[in-house]
Amino acid sequence: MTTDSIVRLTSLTQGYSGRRIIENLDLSIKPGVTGLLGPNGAGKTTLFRTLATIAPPQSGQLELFGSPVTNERTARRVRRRIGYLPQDFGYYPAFSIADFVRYCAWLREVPSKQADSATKEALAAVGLADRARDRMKSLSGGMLRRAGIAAAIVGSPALLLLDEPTVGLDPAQRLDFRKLIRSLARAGAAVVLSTHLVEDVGAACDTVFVLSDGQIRHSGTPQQLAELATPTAPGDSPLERGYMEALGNSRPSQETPC
Ligand SMILES: Nc1ncnc2c1ncn2[C@@H]1O[C@H](COP(=O)(O)OP(=O)(O)OP(=O)(O)O)[C@@H](O)[C@H]1O
Repeated sequence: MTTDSIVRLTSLTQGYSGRRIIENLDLSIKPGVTGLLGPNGAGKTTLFRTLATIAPPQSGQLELFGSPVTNERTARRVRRRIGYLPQDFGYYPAFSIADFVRYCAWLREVPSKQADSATKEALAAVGLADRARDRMKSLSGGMLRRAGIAAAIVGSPALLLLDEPTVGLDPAQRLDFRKLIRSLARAGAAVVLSTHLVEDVGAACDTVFVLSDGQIRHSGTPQQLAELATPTAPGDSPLERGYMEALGNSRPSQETPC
């Protein structure tokens, strides 16, 4: 493995109850901002849960920070260095935002002497410093998402996994979010975000992977993705057209509604 890879997956197969969602996937992630694009059901969340060491690989190898993660003991050792914002995250409704973020700091084993300052820093980074005492149950969708981002970044994890972090953020907050992740990456973190918003990828990512049916269809810079665009590909920008081209110029597959 190259010395600066924070994540390395080799021949990953992952799925649920005998159904394979990801098969034989190789992936390497370095510090910087990496975007993960893909249609609904592509396997992005499944991949994130694997990287966050929540779902052990069905087969294949996961290496984080240069060490193989092979069992619960090795997973626990790396978890404190990982910040994870799931698409839907749980919280105690009666907690204040500060309680929630401090609790996540405790889960990540941020030393107790640093927990208060780390919490304040994380809340300030997402613009919630003056709402620290608001109850979680009282938050708007965008504020809840920002509280989740604060919980993911508290204690400055070296690997930050953000599953659709900009859902519900207004345009100004999305700009602030991009600035935030770029500054975390400049400080040495590997930030991985899954999103359906190609403009977030174009504006904030150094590298982009396009995932479809559990396979990487494209990896490179956003510029390289945009260069895949053909005049006939659907889309309103070169990046959207490049993305559609990477998917095989097809409409994303739809999950069957119930
Ligand atoms: N807990 C589960 N049990 C069974 N199947 C699951 C489970 N979670 C996800 N799946 C299935 O795995 C596939 C990939 O889902 P996943 O959530 O990883 O996709 P995604 O790319 O994150 O999608 P989206 O963009 O809609 O969030 C889907 O077909 C989904 O139905």
